[in-house]
Order: sequence, then structure tokens, then C-alpha cells
Amino acid sequence: MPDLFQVVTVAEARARLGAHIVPLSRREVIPLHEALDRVLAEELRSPVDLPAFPRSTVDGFAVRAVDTYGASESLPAYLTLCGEVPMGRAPEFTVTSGEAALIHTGGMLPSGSDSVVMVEYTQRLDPTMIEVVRPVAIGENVIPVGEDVSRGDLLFPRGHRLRPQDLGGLAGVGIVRVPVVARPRVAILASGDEIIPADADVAPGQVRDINSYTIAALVRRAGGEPVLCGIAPDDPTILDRMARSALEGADLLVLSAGSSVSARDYTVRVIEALGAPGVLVHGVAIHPGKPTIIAVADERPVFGLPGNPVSAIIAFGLFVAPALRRLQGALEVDPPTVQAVLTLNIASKPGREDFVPVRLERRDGALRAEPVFGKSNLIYTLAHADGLVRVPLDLSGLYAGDTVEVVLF
Ligand SMILES: Nc1nc2c(c(=O)[nH]1)N[C@H]1C(S)=C(S)[C@@H](COP(=O)(O)OP(=O)(O)OC[C@H]3O[C@@H](n4cnc5c(N)ncnc54)[C@H](O)[C@@H]3O)O[C@H]1N2
Ligand code: MOO
Repeated sequence: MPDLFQVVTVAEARARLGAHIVPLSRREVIPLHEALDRVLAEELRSPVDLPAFPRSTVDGFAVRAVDTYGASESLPAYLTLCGEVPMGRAPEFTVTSGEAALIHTGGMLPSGSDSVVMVEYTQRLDPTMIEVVRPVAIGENVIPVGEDVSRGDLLFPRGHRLRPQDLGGLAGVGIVRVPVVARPRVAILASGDEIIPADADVAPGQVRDINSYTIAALVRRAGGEPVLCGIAPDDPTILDRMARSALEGADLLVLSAGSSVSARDYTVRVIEALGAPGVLVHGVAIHPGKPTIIAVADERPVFGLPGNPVSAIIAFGLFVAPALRRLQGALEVDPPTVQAVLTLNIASKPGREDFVPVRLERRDGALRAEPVFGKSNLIYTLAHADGLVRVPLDLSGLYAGDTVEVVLF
């Protein structure tokens, strides 16, 4: 067990942990409307063609394209109306040569027709006859059977995290119950003699528990089920007892604070004693978040996040969220990023990655990232930011005007 920090890079820390992550085998079948952000436990294939029948994409007339070839304003094609396509039902007539049927957007093409002329390019001459002033090609303004997906097509692979459009896609093919990986249960234990519940009155020297709230919310975002285990005092015996009890029945444990090197920072020893192989990392070459502890206790990842609220959030994003996604077998584990132009210089030290909160603003058509500087204890530096800019390990800073990558919250 390392006594003091032996910092490793983010990549090294992730690799050490990654080697120990065993995806959860628990799964459940849940209603589609509850499946947002859940990870598929198996691949899904389409049981049907979508659409199941050829559909018009416009309001107009279903025709045989050949009957419109050469049509123009000066030499229109004359077609006889043979019916109107009802919505929600199959038309009971056929379009034969020289005929057209009134059809609405989304309606089913009658047999015999192969295209649709937009109503704008027609004129009603009398109740039974229209003239067409523009030709259409076969298939024009039509969605053929199976254009969206065909029966048997792979809809989503196992490990795909379901987004709103995916739920719509599953509804479209009639899949209303989905097999997903169980939510990892995440025990959260705050610590510190000065930390009191957020609803309590503060005495001088005390601070309200911020981290339990941010960590629980981050857990939920990463697909986990947070279990709040309270606030442990700076007493190794009690911290040990509370950590063991928190880990019971949990898939992952997050401890807040006590990760640094002062005499009251027992967290690393408590974590080391929770199970094998124990502490894998104590100290990462990042700022803020350097004292982060990463461990595994009997196949369950355990994290000791730095007590400073900003550090805890940043370390969570780098290590805990990807681990939670990996536990669910997710294919994508990292958050989306956007490119923006930095508005102020950011200083950094080579040999560590710096993460600086930024506010995003669109000005003159370009996305601009304005740093929100502040100490890592100040939660509002993040509350008033939209994302984080990363200063790579080998740079001594970034300059105003640089195009930077912003990790979005
Ligand atoms: N001599 C050194 N001192 C410190 C170092 C160092 O390398 N040498 N590292 C600093 C860094 S960086 C950080 S980050 C912190 C890490 O501290 P700990 O993880 O040991 O946590 P604490 O000391 O208990 O708390 C730090 C800070 O955060 C506040 N805190 C803790 N829990 C909560 C909570 N649940 N909600 C709100 N605020 C919380 C706590 O009151 C402290 O202010 O160590 C530096 N020191
Ligand atoms: O790295 Mo500490 O995590 O600066 O605040």
C-alpha cells in the first residue's frame, strides 16, 4: 500500500481499474417508457419492416409515374380520379393506367401506383379529372416498405445506451419491453467531522454536505442507483465500520473526503482493508482531484474522492462514471465534447492535466469558452459553468484564441 502519493496518469489509473471491472450479470426486462439511458443487455433486431406498407411523404395524387412522363405547364398529363386513400386503412381500389388517387401525407399507396405527385403540381379540372404539370419518377415522394428498417435488421447492439430517439425507434417496431442491465447499486459515504447534513443549522466550523448530493446525482446520470450511507466522523474505527456496512449489497462504493495525506485522512487505510486486491491508485496527475483513491475490494470498485466538491465531481467524471458504465457493459463510456474558442489564457503545470470549468457562449457564430476560475472548494464555479476544458499533461497552459475541447456536464 502506498503511504504517500505516487501519482499516475489518468490513462494509467483507468487501465489499472479497467483490468478489474467485471460487468454485472444481473439484468431485467422493463417497460420501454422507463428505459431512457439504460444499457441493453442483448442486441435487438427488428421483428417487422418499418414502414410496413409504402407511404406517401406528401399530400397529392398517387399515380403510375409513366403516366406523367413529359408533363409540363404547356402540355399537362390528364388523369382520371379513381378514389381517395383513407388514413389508417388500406385502400380497396387499384390505380390503373391513366388514373390518379387522392392521397394524404403518410397514407398507404394503392396497388398499381408507384409514385405521388405533389398537389402543388396538379390542377383539379372537374370532380373526376386532374391535370399534372410536372413528371414524377418511380418511387418519388414514397417511403418504400422497410426503408427505415427491415425485419431482421440489427436495431441496437448489446451495450447500447438508450436515447430518446432510440425509444421512439423501438416503439415504431412494437418493442415495448426491453432487456437492460440492472442499475449498479452505488453506496455513497461522506466523511469529515465538520460535515453536517444539508438540512441542519451550521455552527462555526461546520459545512453542509454537498458531496452526497452531487455524487448521488452523478451516479444516477451514469445509470446507477445511489444509496446514501450518511456521514462518517474522522474516526478510523467508525469509518471502517460504516464503509463495510455501505459496501454490503453494493456493486460500487464511493467515499468522499479523507483522501489526502493529513493525519486524519484514514480513508486509504480503510479502503485497503475492505478486500483484495485493495488500493490500485492513490494520486492521479490531475488538478483538481490529485488525491483520488481507486481500489477494488472483492471485485467491487471502491473510490476515495477528494473532499473538495469540485475535485470530487471531476474525479467522478474521469473514473467513477466510466466504471459505472463499464459495469453495465456500455459501449460508450465517455461524455460528449464540443469545440470552442478559449477567451482567456489558462496556466497549468506540465506533468499534470488541469481541468478548468468554462461557461459556453455563442458569439459572432462561434462557440466561446470562458474560464470560471476558482478554488476547488467552490461548488459554484461548477454550478455556473457548462463544461470543463482539459489542459493536456505536457502543456504549460492554453492561450486565449486556442480552439479547445470542452467536456459537457
Ligand atoms: N498538505 C497537503 N494538503 C492538501 C493536499 C496535499 O497534497 N498536501 N491536497 C489538497 C487537495 S488537492 C485536496 S482535493 C484536498 C483533499 O482533501 P481530502 O480528500 O483529504 O478531504 P478533506 O481534507 O476532508 O476535505 C477537503 C475539503 O473538502 C471539504 N469537504 C469534505 N467533504 C465535503 C462534503 N461532503 N461536502 C462539502 N465539502 C466537503 C472539507 O471541508 C475540506 O474543506 O486536500 C488538500 N490538502
Ligand atoms: O486537487 Mo484538490 O483536488 O486541488 O482540490
